[in-house]
Amino acid sequence: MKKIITTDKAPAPIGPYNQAVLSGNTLYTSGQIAINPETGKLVLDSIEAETKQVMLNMKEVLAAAEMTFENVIKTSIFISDMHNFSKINAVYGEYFDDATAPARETVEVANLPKFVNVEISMIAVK
Ligand SMILES: CC(=[NH2+])C(=O)[O-]
Repeated sequence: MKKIITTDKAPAPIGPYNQAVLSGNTLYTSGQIAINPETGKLVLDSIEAETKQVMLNMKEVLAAAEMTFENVIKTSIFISDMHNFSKINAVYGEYFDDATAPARETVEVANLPKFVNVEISMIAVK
């Protein structure tokens, strides 16, 4: 059984997908980009601000499934410029304890939706 997870505290999908899908105890989130759900506008002031908005959005998606970052076992980070790796890590790292941080990959890609600089998806388990 799959359960669709939605919340208006995170941006609405910008395509034919849901914010997250729960299958059993496992939550698969869609990639979040830095859309502020209150304004509907992209937060692109800096890579740090952009990454923070992505993580805030993800926090709300997890909360909609009654989870937190502590439930996350795997993340995928897609970035437009590997030169931003350290700055993204600095913000991302605020949300996880190093000792229990999820598995992860970080991949530079040619383009991302709405030409943002970072998109993150997660897998979490209850
Ligand atoms: C932003 C996003 N998750 C998508 O697939 O376009």
